[in-house]
Amino acid sequence: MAGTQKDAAQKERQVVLSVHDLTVGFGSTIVLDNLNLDIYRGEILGFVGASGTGKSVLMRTVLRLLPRRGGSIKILGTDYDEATDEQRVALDTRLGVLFQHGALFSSLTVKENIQLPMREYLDLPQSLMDELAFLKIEMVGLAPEAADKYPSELSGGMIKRAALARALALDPDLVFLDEPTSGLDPIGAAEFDMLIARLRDTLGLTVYMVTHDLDSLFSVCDRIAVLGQKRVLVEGTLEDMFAFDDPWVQSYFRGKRARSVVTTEQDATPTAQSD
Ligand SMILES: Nc1ncnc2c1ncn2[C@@H]1O[C@H](COP(=O)(O)OP(=O)(O)OP(=O)(O)O)[C@@H](O)[C@H]1O
Repeated sequence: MAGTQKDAAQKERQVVLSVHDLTVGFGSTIVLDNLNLDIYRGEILGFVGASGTGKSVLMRTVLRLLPRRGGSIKILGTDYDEATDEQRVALDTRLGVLFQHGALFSSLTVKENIQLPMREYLDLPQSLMDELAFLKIEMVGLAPEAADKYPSELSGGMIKRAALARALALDPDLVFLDEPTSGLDPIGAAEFDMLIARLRDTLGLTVYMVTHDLDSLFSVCDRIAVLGQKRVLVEGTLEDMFAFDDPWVQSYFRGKRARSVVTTEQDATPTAQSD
Protein backbone atom coordinates (compact mmCIF):
# COMPACT_ATOMS: atom_id res chain seq x y z
CA MET A 1 0.00 0.00 0.00
CA ALA A 2 1.34 3.47 -0.85
CA GLY A 3 2.50 5.56 2.13
CA THR A 4 -0.32 8.12 2.10
CA GLN A 5 -3.04 5.46 1.62
CA LYS A 6 -1.55 3.49 4.48
CA ASP A 7 -1.46 6.56 6.73
CA ALA A 8 -5.11 7.36 5.93
CA ALA A 9 -6.19 3.76 6.62
CA GLN A 10 -4.43 3.79 9.98
CA LYS A 11 -6.03 7.10 10.98
CA GLU A 12 -9.48 5.52 10.47
CA ARG A 13 -8.71 2.83 13.01
CA GLN A 14 -9.24 3.39 16.70
CA VAL A 15 -6.07 3.80 18.69
CA VAL A 16 -6.29 1.65 21.81
CA LEU A 17 -2.89 2.51 23.25
CA SER A 18 -0.93 5.62 22.43
CA VAL A 19 2.54 6.19 23.86
CA HIS A 20 3.97 9.62 23.16
CA ASP A 21 7.55 10.81 23.75
CA LEU A 22 8.06 8.29 26.54
CA THR A 23 11.33 8.49 28.47
CA VAL A 24 12.28 5.92 31.11
CA GLY A 25 15.58 5.50 32.93
CA PHE A 26 17.31 4.04 35.96
CA GLY A 27 19.89 6.24 37.67
CA SER A 28 22.08 7.73 34.97
CA THR A 29 20.95 5.17 32.35
CA ILE A 30 18.22 6.09 29.89
CA VAL A 31 16.49 2.95 28.57
CA LEU A 32 13.71 4.54 26.48
CA ASP A 33 14.16 7.99 25.00
CA ASN A 34 11.18 9.87 23.55
CA LEU A 35 9.57 6.67 22.32
CA ASN A 36 6.33 6.82 20.29
CA LEU A 37 3.95 3.96 19.58
CA ASP A 38 0.28 3.51 18.64
CA ILE A 39 -1.65 0.26 18.80
CA TYR A 40 -4.90 -0.11 16.87
CA ARG A 41 -8.07 -1.91 17.88
CA GLY A 42 -8.22 -5.55 16.88
CA GLU A 43 -4.61 -5.94 15.81
CA ILE A 44 -1.92 -8.27 17.06
CA LEU A 45 1.23 -6.22 17.38
CA GLY A 46 4.46 -8.19 17.72
CA PHE A 47 7.12 -6.33 19.63
CA VAL A 48 10.72 -7.39 19.09
CA GLY A 49 14.20 -6.12 19.83
CA ALA A 50 17.59 -7.35 20.96
CA SER A 51 17.90 -8.56 24.53
CA GLY A 52 18.11 -5.69 27.01
CA THR A 53 16.69 -3.02 24.68
CA GLY A 54 13.76 -2.32 27.01
CA LYS A 55 10.79 -4.36 25.78
CA SER A 56 9.80 -5.40 29.29
CA VAL A 57 10.54 -1.91 30.64
CA LEU A 58 8.14 -0.43 28.08
CA MET A 59 5.42 -2.92 28.92
CA ARG A 60 5.86 -2.42 32.66
CA THR A 61 5.84 1.36 32.25
CA VAL A 62 2.60 1.27 30.27
CA LEU A 63 1.15 -0.87 33.06
CA ARG A 64 2.32 1.74 35.61
CA LEU A 65 4.61 -0.74 37.33
CA LEU A 66 7.61 1.49 36.56
CA PRO A 67 7.83 5.29 36.75
CA ARG A 68 8.58 7.38 33.68
CA ARG A 69 10.62 10.53 33.37
CA GLY A 70 8.59 12.06 30.59
CA GLY A 71 5.93 11.52 27.97
CA SER A 72 2.32 10.47 28.02
CA ILE A 73 0.37 7.23 27.86
CA LYS A 74 -3.21 7.14 26.65
CA ILE A 75 -5.39 4.07 26.97
CA LEU A 76 -8.61 4.15 24.95
CA GLY A 77 -8.21 7.90 24.54
CA THR A 78 -7.76 8.69 28.24
CA ASP A 79 -4.45 10.08 29.47
CA TYR A 80 -3.37 8.39 32.69
CA ASP A 81 -1.94 11.65 34.06
CA GLU A 82 -5.20 13.49 33.55
CA ALA A 83 -7.46 10.70 34.81
CA THR A 84 -9.11 10.67 38.21
CA ASP A 85 -8.39 7.76 40.55
CA GLU A 86 -11.73 6.26 39.57
CA GLN A 87 -10.94 6.54 35.85
CA ARG A 88 -7.52 4.95 36.40
CA VAL A 89 -9.07 1.96 38.11
CA ALA A 90 -11.58 1.70 35.25
CA LEU A 91 -8.72 1.84 32.73
CA ASP A 92 -6.81 -0.86 34.60
CA THR A 93 -9.76 -3.20 34.15
CA ARG A 94 -9.54 -2.70 30.37
CA LEU A 95 -6.04 -4.26 30.37
CA GLY A 96 -5.05 -7.89 30.79
CA VAL A 97 -1.51 -9.12 31.29
CA LEU A 98 0.23 -12.43 30.78
CA PHE A 99 3.67 -12.11 32.36
CA GLN A 100 6.62 -14.16 31.18
CA HIS A 101 6.53 -17.69 32.70
CA GLY A 102 2.82 -17.30 33.52
CA ALA A 103 3.36 -15.89 37.02
CA LEU A 104 0.44 -17.73 38.59
CA PHE A 105 0.22 -17.84 42.37
CA SER A 106 1.45 -21.30 43.32
CA SER A 107 -0.70 -21.53 46.47
CA LEU A 108 -3.92 -20.90 44.53
CA THR A 109 -5.78 -23.21 42.16
CA VAL A 110 -6.33 -22.22 38.53
CA LYS A 111 -9.87 -21.12 39.35
CA GLU A 112 -8.70 -19.03 42.30
CA ASN A 113 -5.96 -17.45 40.18
CA ILE A 114 -8.52 -16.47 37.54
CA GLN A 115 -10.81 -15.05 40.21
CA LEU A 116 -8.12 -12.83 41.74
CA PRO A 117 -8.71 -9.85 39.41
CA MET A 118 -12.46 -10.31 39.84
CA ARG A 119 -12.07 -10.10 43.63
CA GLU A 120 -9.86 -7.04 43.30
CA TYR A 121 -12.04 -5.05 40.92
CA LEU A 122 -15.58 -6.46 41.02
CA ASP A 123 -18.08 -7.24 43.71
CA LEU A 124 -19.66 -10.47 42.52
CA PRO A 125 -21.20 -13.43 44.33
CA GLN A 126 -18.98 -16.55 44.47
CA SER A 127 -21.37 -18.56 42.27
CA LEU A 128 -21.10 -16.02 39.46
CA MET A 129 -17.29 -15.84 39.80
CA ASP A 130 -17.21 -19.64 39.53
CA GLU A 131 -19.30 -19.53 36.37
CA LEU A 132 -17.08 -16.85 34.87
CA ALA A 133 -13.89 -18.75 35.78
CA PHE A 134 -15.20 -21.88 34.03
CA LEU A 135 -16.08 -19.79 30.98
CA LYS A 136 -12.52 -18.42 30.79
CA ILE A 137 -11.08 -21.90 31.30
CA GLU A 138 -13.11 -23.17 28.37
CA MET A 139 -12.19 -20.13 26.29
CA VAL A 140 -8.47 -20.91 26.52
CA GLY A 141 -8.96 -24.58 25.70
CA LEU A 142 -8.40 -26.11 29.14
CA ALA A 143 -10.53 -28.96 30.46
CA PRO A 144 -12.93 -28.07 33.32
CA GLU A 145 -10.91 -30.38 35.63
CA ALA A 146 -8.01 -27.91 35.39
CA ALA A 147 -10.01 -25.49 37.55
CA ASP A 148 -9.08 -27.15 40.83
CA LYS A 149 -5.47 -27.93 39.98
CA TYR A 150 -2.50 -26.04 41.40
CA PRO A 151 0.14 -24.59 39.02
CA SER A 152 2.63 -27.32 40.06
CA GLU A 153 0.21 -29.91 38.66
CA LEU A 154 0.10 -28.28 35.20
CA SER A 155 2.31 -28.63 32.11
CA GLY A 156 4.07 -25.55 30.73
CA GLY A 157 1.42 -25.14 28.02
CA MET A 158 -1.40 -25.45 30.54
CA ILE A 159 0.23 -22.81 32.76
CA LYS A 160 0.32 -20.41 29.80
CA ARG A 161 -3.33 -21.07 29.08
CA ALA A 162 -4.32 -20.64 32.73
CA ALA A 163 -2.37 -17.38 32.86
CA LEU A 164 -4.13 -16.25 29.69
CA ALA A 165 -7.48 -17.11 31.29
CA ARG A 166 -6.52 -14.90 34.22
CA ALA A 167 -5.50 -12.10 31.84
CA LEU A 168 -8.99 -12.37 30.29
CA ALA A 169 -10.78 -12.41 33.66
CA LEU A 170 -12.17 -8.88 33.36
CA ASP A 171 -12.93 -9.01 29.61
CA PRO A 172 -10.15 -6.57 28.70
CA ASP A 173 -9.86 -4.62 25.45
CA LEU A 174 -6.08 -4.87 25.33
CA VAL A 175 -3.92 -7.79 26.46
CA PHE A 176 -0.17 -7.67 26.98
CA LEU A 177 1.63 -10.94 26.42
CA ASP A 178 5.28 -11.13 27.47
CA GLU A 179 6.93 -13.91 25.46
CA PRO A 180 3.83 -16.12 25.58
CA THR A 181 5.35 -19.01 23.62
CA SER A 182 8.74 -19.14 25.35
CA GLY A 183 9.38 -22.56 26.84
CA LEU A 184 6.72 -24.27 24.71
CA ASP A 185 7.58 -26.90 22.11
CA PRO A 186 6.92 -25.84 18.48
CA ILE A 187 3.53 -27.57 18.32
CA GLY A 188 2.42 -26.12 21.67
CA ALA A 189 3.66 -22.69 20.57
CA ALA A 190 1.77 -22.88 17.25
CA GLU A 191 -1.41 -23.93 19.09
CA PHE A 192 -1.01 -21.03 21.49
CA ASP A 193 -0.56 -18.61 18.58
CA MET A 194 -3.74 -19.94 16.98
CA LEU A 195 -5.59 -19.53 20.28
CA ILE A 196 -4.52 -15.89 20.48
CA ALA A 197 -5.61 -15.26 16.90
CA ARG A 198 -8.97 -16.93 17.59
CA LEU A 199 -9.55 -14.85 20.72
CA ARG A 200 -8.69 -11.72 18.80
CA ASP A 201 -11.26 -12.68 16.15
CA THR A 202 -14.03 -13.73 18.53
CA LEU A 203 -13.57 -11.19 21.33
CA GLY A 204 -12.23 -8.30 19.25
CA LEU A 205 -9.15 -8.20 21.45
CA THR A 206 -6.18 -6.00 20.76
CA VAL A 207 -2.92 -7.82 21.49
CA TYR A 208 0.50 -6.44 22.36
CA MET A 209 2.89 -9.35 22.19
CA VAL A 210 6.55 -9.16 23.18
CA THR A 211 8.18 -12.10 21.47
CA HIS A 212 11.40 -13.59 20.17
CA ASP A 213 9.42 -16.24 18.34
CA LEU A 214 9.75 -15.82 14.58
CA ASP A 215 6.94 -18.30 13.98
CA SER A 216 4.55 -16.08 15.97
CA LEU A 217 5.69 -12.97 14.14
CA PHE A 218 5.26 -14.60 10.75
CA SER A 219 2.01 -16.41 11.42
CA VAL A 220 -0.24 -14.28 13.66
CA CYS A 221 1.10 -10.74 13.99
CA ASP A 222 -0.61 -8.08 11.86
CA ARG A 223 2.08 -5.56 12.53
CA ILE A 224 5.56 -5.62 14.01
CA ALA A 225 7.43 -2.97 15.97
CA VAL A 226 11.17 -3.17 16.57
CA LEU A 227 12.73 -1.59 19.64
CA GLY A 228 16.28 -0.33 19.20
CA GLN A 229 18.35 2.72 20.00
CA LYS A 230 15.95 3.50 22.88
CA ARG A 231 12.94 3.98 20.59
CA VAL A 232 10.73 2.24 18.05
CA LEU A 233 13.18 1.84 15.23
CA VAL A 234 10.67 0.64 12.65
CA GLU A 235 7.05 -0.51 12.68
CA GLY A 236 4.91 -2.06 9.99
CA THR A 237 4.42 -5.26 8.07
CA LEU A 238 6.95 -7.99 7.45
CA GLU A 239 7.69 -6.37 4.09
CA ASP A 240 8.54 -3.15 5.93
CA MET A 241 10.95 -5.14 8.12
CA PHE A 242 12.61 -6.75 5.12
CA ALA A 243 13.05 -3.33 3.51
CA PHE A 244 14.41 -1.56 6.58
CA ASP A 245 18.09 -0.79 6.39
CA ASP A 246 19.45 -1.64 9.83
CA PRO A 247 21.96 -4.41 10.62
CA TRP A 248 20.01 -5.91 13.54
CA VAL A 249 16.66 -5.80 11.70
CA GLN A 250 18.24 -7.30 8.59
CA SER A 251 19.93 -10.14 10.42
CA TYR A 252 16.82 -10.84 12.50
CA PHE A 253 14.33 -10.92 9.64
CA ARG A 254 16.60 -12.15 6.88
CA GLY A 255 18.89 -14.42 8.89
CA LYS A 256 19.13 -18.18 8.59
CA ARG A 257 16.44 -18.86 11.22
CA ALA A 258 14.00 -16.42 9.62
CA ARG A 259 14.57 -17.95 6.17
CA SER A 260 13.78 -21.41 7.49
CA VAL A 261 10.54 -20.14 9.06
CA VAL A 262 9.52 -18.41 5.82
CA THR A 263 10.21 -21.59 3.85
CA THR A 264 8.19 -23.72 6.27
CA GLU A 265 5.26 -21.27 6.23
CA GLN A 266 5.28 -21.22 2.42
CA ASP A 267 5.36 -25.02 2.31
CA ALA A 268 2.34 -25.11 4.63
CA THR A 269 0.34 -22.64 2.49
CA PRO A 270 -2.01 -24.46 0.09
CA THR A 271 -1.26 -23.48 -3.48
CA ALA A 272 -4.01 -22.69 -6.00
CA GLN A 273 -5.09 -25.59 -8.17
CA SER A 274 -4.39 -25.08 -11.84
CA ASP A 275 -6.99 -26.36 -14.32
N1 LIG B 1 14.23 -2.16 37.79
C1 LIG B 1 15.33 -1.91 37.07
N2 LIG B 1 16.37 -1.22 37.60
C2 LIG B 1 17.47 -0.94 36.87
N3 LIG B 1 17.63 -1.31 35.59
C3 LIG B 1 16.64 -2.01 35.01
C4 LIG B 1 15.44 -2.34 35.72
N4 LIG B 1 14.62 -3.03 34.87
C5 LIG B 1 15.29 -3.12 33.71
N5 LIG B 1 16.49 -2.51 33.78
C6 LIG B 1 17.46 -2.39 32.68
O1 LIG B 1 16.78 -1.88 31.55
C7 LIG B 1 17.29 -2.47 30.35
C8 LIG B 1 16.14 -3.07 29.54
O2 LIG B 1 15.66 -4.22 30.23
P1 LIG B 1 14.42 -5.08 29.71
O3 LIG B 1 14.21 -6.17 30.71
O4 LIG B 1 13.28 -4.19 29.41
O5 LIG B 1 14.99 -5.67 28.35
P2 LIG B 1 14.24 -6.61 27.30
O6 LIG B 1 14.29 -5.92 25.99
O7 LIG B 1 12.90 -6.99 27.81
O8 LIG B 1 15.22 -7.87 27.30
P3 LIG B 1 14.96 -9.45 27.10
O9 LIG B 1 14.59 -9.63 25.65
O10 LIG B 1 16.27 -10.05 27.41
O11 LIG B 1 13.87 -9.86 28.05
C9 LIG B 1 18.34 -3.47 30.78
O12 LIG B 1 19.61 -2.88 30.64
C10 LIG B 1 18.02 -3.74 32.23
O13 LIG B 1 19.19 -4.07 32.95
